[in-house]
Amino acid sequence: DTKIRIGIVGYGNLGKGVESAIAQNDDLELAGVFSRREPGDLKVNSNAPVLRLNEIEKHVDDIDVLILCGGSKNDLPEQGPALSKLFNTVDSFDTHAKIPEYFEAMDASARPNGKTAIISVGWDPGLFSINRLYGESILPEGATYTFWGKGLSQGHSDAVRRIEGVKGAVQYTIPVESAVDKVRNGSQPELTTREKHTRECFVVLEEGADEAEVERAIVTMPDYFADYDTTVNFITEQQLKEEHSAMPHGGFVIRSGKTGEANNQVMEFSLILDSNPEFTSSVLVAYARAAYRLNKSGEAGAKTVFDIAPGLLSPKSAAQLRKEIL
Ligand SMILES: NC(=O)C1=CN([C@@H]2O[C@H](COP(=O)(O)OP(=O)(O)OC[C@H]3O[C@@H](n4cnc5c(N)ncnc54)[C@H](OP(=O)(O)O)[C@@H]3O)[C@@H](O)[C@H]2O)C=CC1
Ligand SMILES: N[C@@H](C[C@H]1CC(C(=O)O)=NO1)C(=O)O
Repeated sequence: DTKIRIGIVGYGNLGKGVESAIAQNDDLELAGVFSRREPGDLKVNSNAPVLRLNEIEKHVDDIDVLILCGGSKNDLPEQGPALSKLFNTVDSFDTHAKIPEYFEAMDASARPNGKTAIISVGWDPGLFSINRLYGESILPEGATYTFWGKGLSQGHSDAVRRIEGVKGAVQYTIPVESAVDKVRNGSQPELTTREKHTRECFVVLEEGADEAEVERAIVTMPDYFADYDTTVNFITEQQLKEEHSAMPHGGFVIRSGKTGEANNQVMEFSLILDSNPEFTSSVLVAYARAAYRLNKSGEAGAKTVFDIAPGLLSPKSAAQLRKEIL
């Protein structure tokens, strides 16, 4: 039977990850890679066509779902609403404070055009969000904590790279050990954002850029760094390439609560990621399958992971799932 035809928008870490994730799923095929750069400038790993993003309208009949792999800071707020008018889309929008407004914008674009747009897919937001929801729904009397890293946050790294004068950058998220210990010993501490994680950036400056100015732009950046203790290190392009090319990450969501007589009921979901982008891309690809099925069943408009029945993620039929893993 026919494969689900996927388009990639934006060929960065996520774009490359989606390309490899599609190759692991027999019911999906890569119909094209769309970029704002010149196709000739991109070295794409598969033999899929590389096309100009500004010509994507020509391909509305060749693509079932677009996976939007742009950055959340600047790309998705503009690309998401523009593309979800024409295509079913899945994206990893992760500026948490802005998710409600992004949802409204995506719904206003997708719904009137009969398109389905699943937003904020990945692990946080995404799988961690689902586990936070399970935790507070199942253990109403309790406390939820989320810890990330130590690892490379792609959203924060992208946000730093967008600053005027920055040539390259990575950002590591570091959990505060004493905070993790308090949570693990079940004392359900009150912790501010600043008490849970610190952030460390490694930045390569453009010629002539001012260190103090770039550092200030980073540490005061709303939604990304302003609520954290952040350190900024300036390094060479060589060092960035040699010492900061790996993108490991991970973390866990923990809900500790009480039920009737029992005082210490704990739910935990954790990730240990060799490659943050490749894992995130694998989540995006499973939700692209769901977007396709939802659209086929007439479910248009914006959705979050909270709205997606888990069975829709699997290539197996509902009957097979009942038989094999229920
Ligand atoms: N929800 C979640 O759990 C997660 C969400 N994310 C989100 O994914 C977003 C994308 O992350 P990531 O893929 O690492 O971002 P990248 O910086 O790798 O890519 C972002 C965009 O920049 C452009 N680009 C990439 N490489 C180059 C280059 N060498 N020269 C010029 N332009 C380039 C591409 O667009 P084009 O091809 O059009 O030029 C690409 O779509 C993050 O901002 C984050 O918000 C990431 C991980 C987890
Ligand atoms: N969206 C994050 C995924 C996780 C990692 C993270 C962080 O380190 O702050 N928050 O959420 C990413 O872009 O990597």
